[in-house]
Amino acid sequence: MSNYKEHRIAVIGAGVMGTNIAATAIGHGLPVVLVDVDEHVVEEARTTTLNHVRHAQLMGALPADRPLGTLTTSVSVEDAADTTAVVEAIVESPEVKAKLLTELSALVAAGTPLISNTSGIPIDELADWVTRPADLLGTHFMNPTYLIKMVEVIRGPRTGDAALESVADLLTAMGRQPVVVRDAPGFVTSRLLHPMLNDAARIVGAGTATVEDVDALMSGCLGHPTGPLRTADLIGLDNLADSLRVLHERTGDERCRPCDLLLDKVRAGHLGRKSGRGFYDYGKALS
Ligand SMILES: NC(=O)c1ccc[n+]([C@@H]2O[C@H](COP(=O)([O-])OP(=O)(O)OC[C@H]3O[C@@H](n4cnc5c(N)ncnc54)[C@H](O)[C@@H]3O)[C@@H](O)[C@H]2O)c1
Repeated sequence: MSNYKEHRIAVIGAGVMGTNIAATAIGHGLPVVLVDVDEHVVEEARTTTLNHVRHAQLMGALPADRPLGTLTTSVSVEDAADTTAVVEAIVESPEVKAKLLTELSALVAAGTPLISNTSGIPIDELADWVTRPADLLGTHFMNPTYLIKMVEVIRGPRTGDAALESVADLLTAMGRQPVVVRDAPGFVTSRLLHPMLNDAARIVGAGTATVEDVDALMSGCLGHPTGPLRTADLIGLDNLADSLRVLHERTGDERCRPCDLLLDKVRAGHLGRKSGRGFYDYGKALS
């Protein structure tokens, strides 16, 4: 049985997913060090994370019998050194992730799992950048992390049993339910979801239907919980475009080439909920 008191994690990247993952961990009693390179992001990160915790509490998604874990925010990756696992949740760029993982690999003790929250970069590609590939694996936490219990866990060909077991124990301590899959671009969930979101945007761009009608049809006829374009806004349109590029470059699947409407929105700074406007207008930036 997992003991939450044995875990102390660092989360690198305090954007949409970093704050979600941190909130889920502290909500289950685990101490978290949350790091970002951007000072402004770090300043906001505590409030955003605690807002997620409050939302999770209101939804009854946290255990009532555990005190909240402590939250430490920092601009220095060095503060991840003394932790039992490190979750990387920075931008979906293979180059930027490779640089960070090399740095982390030199920083943490051997046997400390290095976890990438990539949406689709194969774990074995990232494993080339760490000194101990056996310690590296992927966890594809969903958004909002504290409400979606299931987590796709990606075992790379070089991931070791010890890292896998240790991360399964960590996820259980965080109240999550792991499902382990093999390594591939986009794994299971992004490989299925992201081309569909891109197609939804393409349909709007072609003038076939409005944003609202695409979402209404996908939700009313096909049971999608929010509609694909609301989901795209929740993910962040910059992150969606980056993830699609990763998929397109590695699979050659033309459905994964980011469509013009999506790229136009990213260029205009309309990134979805996090910027206050994407396919929908939210009036202000929402976490
Ligand atoms: N947004 C989603 O719904 C979602 C869901 C599952 C997985 N993911 C994946 O999670 C990861 C994070 O996505 P996000 O949506 O939170 O992105 P985001 O753009 O909201 O946040 C990324 C953060 O990383 C920071 N950063 C960049 N380089 C850094 C570095 N070297 N060290 C520390 N911080 C750094 C940025 O300042 C930014 O605050 C990506 O790999 C993404 O594909 C996203």
